[in-house]
Amino acid sequence: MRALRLGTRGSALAMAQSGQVADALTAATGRAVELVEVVTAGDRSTAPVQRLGVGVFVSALRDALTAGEIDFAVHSYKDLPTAAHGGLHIAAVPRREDPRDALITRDGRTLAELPPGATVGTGALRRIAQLHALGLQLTVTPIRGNVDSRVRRVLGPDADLDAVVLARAGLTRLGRVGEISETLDPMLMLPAPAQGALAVECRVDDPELIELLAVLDHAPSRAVVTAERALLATLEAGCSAPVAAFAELAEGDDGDEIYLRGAVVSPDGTRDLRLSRTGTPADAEGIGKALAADLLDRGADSILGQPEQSGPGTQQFGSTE
Ligand SMILES: NCc1[nH]cc(CCC(=O)O)c1CC(=O)O
Repeated sequence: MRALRLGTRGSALAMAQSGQVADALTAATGRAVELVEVVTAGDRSTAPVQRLGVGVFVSALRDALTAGEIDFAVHSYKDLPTAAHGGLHIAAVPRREDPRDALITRDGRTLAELPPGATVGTGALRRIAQLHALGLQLTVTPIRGNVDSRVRRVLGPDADLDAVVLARAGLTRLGRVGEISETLDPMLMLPAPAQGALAVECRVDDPELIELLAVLDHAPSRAVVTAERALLATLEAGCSAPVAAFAELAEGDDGDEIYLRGAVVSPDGTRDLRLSRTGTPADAEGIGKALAADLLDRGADSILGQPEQSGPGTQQFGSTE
């Protein structure tokens, strides 16, 4: 049988997560998987991610998939636009990595130990907003680039920042957890919806592959991610302000229970709305929608503001990261 073609971006993180999924699929099914590199507009551009929209990292992979140049693709789930993509199907959500954000500092200091005026780099509006909301007089500096270049801003020979905030999952996948100074408590820094999760996507008209990829699916991870993404989809309505969401699965008295927390924070951190809801995993989507409605009732839309006048390609996915 021919090898399955797994399309991937060429970044170290994308190669690592695609390689891990390829190995897991081969181990579970015996099928050979070949990695096919796809260059995306996001990899070529140096513009701020907020301007481009995170979808730039995804669309080239989806185009290659639709065109039949590759058989399936692995995405960081949080980078996927919330709108469904016609003709494509998320065949598996593998077991999620730790969804929390991580702080890397030059001298191992924690967030609470950073002095007033310390410089903290991050690209995501969601993280910028929550850092400001802590009221620690941190100087938050927008940065972008791949994981390695962001870590070098703190630990490299030409370091120019005191700290950076990154997803813990990315560092884990790159074998760099040892560089983390503090894993941030979601009480302080609620992660992005679906952070730490992967989406394994193929064509709807490829039922054999859909069936094969199902071995990689981890139902509890899919349930929590579904709740978080439903919250985001309901809130986003074209705006580009920070939305954070984190769902956990816990054992309740009457079976499993999802506990979903959501936050909407103004970019300067002065308005910080946090609410939570619980429900059953079977109703993951309903919990997300209901929590979004609660947040809107409490004024989330005035924090989120008007939809930005955005350039081509940013409308559908100008959301959180
Ligand atoms: N924003 C970019 C991005 N997209 C996915 C990850 C890795 C973590 C994940 O898989 O959720 C990262 C890096 C980061 O946020 O530090």
